[in-house]
Amino acid sequence: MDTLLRTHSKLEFSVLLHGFSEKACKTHQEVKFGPKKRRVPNGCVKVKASSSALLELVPETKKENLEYELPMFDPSKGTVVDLAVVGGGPAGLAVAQQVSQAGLSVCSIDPSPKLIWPNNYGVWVDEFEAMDLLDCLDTTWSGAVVYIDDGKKKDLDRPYGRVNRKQLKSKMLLKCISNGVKFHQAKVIKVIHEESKSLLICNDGVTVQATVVLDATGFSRCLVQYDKPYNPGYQMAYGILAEVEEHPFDVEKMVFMDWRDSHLSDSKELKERNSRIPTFLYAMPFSSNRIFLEETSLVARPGVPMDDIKERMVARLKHLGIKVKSIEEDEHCVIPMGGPLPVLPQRVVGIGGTAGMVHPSTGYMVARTLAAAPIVADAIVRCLDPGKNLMGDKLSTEVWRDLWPIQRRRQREFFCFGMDILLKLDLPATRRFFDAFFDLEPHYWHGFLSSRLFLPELITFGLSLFYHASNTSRLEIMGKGTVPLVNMINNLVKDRE
Ligand SMILES: CC(C)=CCC/C(C)=C/C=C/C(C)=C/C=C/C(C)=C/C=C/C=C(C)/C=C/C=C(C)/C=C/C=C(\C)CCC=C(C)C
Repeated sequence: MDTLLRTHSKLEFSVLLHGFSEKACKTHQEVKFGPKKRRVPNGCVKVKASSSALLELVPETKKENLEYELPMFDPSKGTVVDLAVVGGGPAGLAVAQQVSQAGLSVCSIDPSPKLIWPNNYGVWVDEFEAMDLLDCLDTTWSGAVVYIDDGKKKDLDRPYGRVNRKQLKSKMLLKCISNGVKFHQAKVIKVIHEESKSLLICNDGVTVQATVVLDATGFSRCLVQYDKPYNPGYQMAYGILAEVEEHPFDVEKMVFMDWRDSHLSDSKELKERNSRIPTFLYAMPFSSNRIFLEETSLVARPGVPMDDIKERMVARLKHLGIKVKSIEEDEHCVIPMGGPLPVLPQRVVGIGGTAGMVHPSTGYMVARTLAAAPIVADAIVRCLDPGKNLMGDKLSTEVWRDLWPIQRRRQREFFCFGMDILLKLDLPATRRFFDAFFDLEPHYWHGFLSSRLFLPELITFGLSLFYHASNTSRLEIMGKGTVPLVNMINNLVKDRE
C-alpha cells in the first residue's frame, strides 16, 4: 500500500448525502455538488439535499507539509556524497536514515521532501511490532473480518493497524536530520555513471554526485532499468475517509475483504461486471460515524476502470445504509503487481516499487519494504567500508544480491503464480478460493501475506490450500493454475544461480 501510482483527491465522485450536512471541511477548500453549491465564509460548503439526492463531491487535493527546517544540499561545494537517495517515500527515507546512522554522507532528492505521504497504509500489527514501529500506528483493531458472501463471514484473529503517515515520516525525517542527511528539492531527470561515482542531473540544473545511487521513486521507475516487457496486473481502488451518519460495522474489527454483492441486485449489468471481475470493500471503522471505505479490485489485467469502481461503491454504500455526510480525504490507487523484476544487477540500486517489491498476490508493500531497508542499508555501508574498497558495478551487484537473493526471487515467482490464478477467477471462484485461504493454519496465511514463507514452505502452503479447498475450487485451481504453474517451474529452473 505505497509509493503507488496513487493520486490524491481531484475526484469526481457521487456520494449519497442525507438531509442537510454542514461540516468544518478541514481538508477541502472546495466541495462541488449537484446543481447547487453554496460557499460559506471559512471556505467550507453547506450542502442541502433531499435524502435520496446523489451529489457530486469534488474535494480539492489535500497537501500537508511537515514543519521542519531541512538542512539543504549545497551544490557549490562539489561534494561527492556516499549515497544519493532519489525519492523521499518510506523506502527511500528508511535507507537514508540507516546509512547516515553509520556515519556516511547522504543526500535525499525529492520534489516535495516535507510533504506528508498521501497514502492510507494498512498493516498487520505484528509486522510493525517486529520493526519497533508500533508508535507509528494511529489506530489498531483487535482483528479483521472477511465476508465471503451474504451467508458466510470469517473472523481473522490477527490485529490490524493503520499507519500514522505523519508520525512515520516525522520520525524518519528527524532521524535523517540528526544524522546529517542533506536534502535537495528537485526531480532527477538523468543519471550519468563514471567508474567511481554517478552524476545525478536534476530538473533545477543542479548535479548531485554520489558513489551509490538508490532509486526509491516507486512505480515511476525513474532510474532503474527493465529489459523485459512490462505486463503487470493492476490493483485498483477508490477510497474515502468519511463522516457518515452511521455504518453497520463493528468498530473493534476492520473489514479486510467484503465480497458480498447483494448491493448490485438492482442492476443486472453491474452485477454481471462484478461477477466477471469482482471488487470488494476494505473498511477501517474508526468510530460509529467516521470510517475509511475503499472499493478494491484485488488484481486485474487491464485494471478495472476507476468509474466502474466508484459506481460499485456508491451502490454498496446505499445498500449498507451508509449515508456520507462529508469526505475528509479520498484516494485513487493504481498499483502494478507482478511483472518482471528489474535488470539484476545494475549500477543504480533500487528499493520499493521500483525494485519489484510489491507483493504480487496482495499489492501490499510498506511493511516488506521497511523490513528490507536495513538489508539494503547494511549492504551499502559494508561495501563502502574503506577495507572493502568496492565501487561502481561491483558495489551495486553486492547490494542487489542482498536485496534479491535467490530465495526471495523464488518466493516472488510463487507469488506471481498466485497472482496469475487470481487474475482468472470470477466472483464465485474468488469466494471459494478465499474461503479455503482463510481456513488455513494462521502460520500459512499470515506467512503468505507477510512474505515470511519461502519456497519449500510455499509448496506445503499450496498443498494445504488445495486440501482445504472445496472440490469445485480444486478443479478451478487446477484448471486455471496449470499454465501458470508450468511457467513458474520454467522460471525457477532458468533462475538457478
Ligand atoms: C492502501 C493500498 C496500497 C491499497 C489500497 C487498496 C486496498 C485496500 C488493498 C487491499 C488489499 C487486500 C486486502 C489484499 C488481500 C489479498 C490476499 C488475501 C491475497 C491472498 C492471495 C493468495 C494466493 C494468491 C494464494 C495462492 C495459492 C496458490 C497459488 C496455490 C496453488 C496450489 C496448487 C496448484 C496445488 C498444488 C500445489 C503445489 C504444487 C505448490
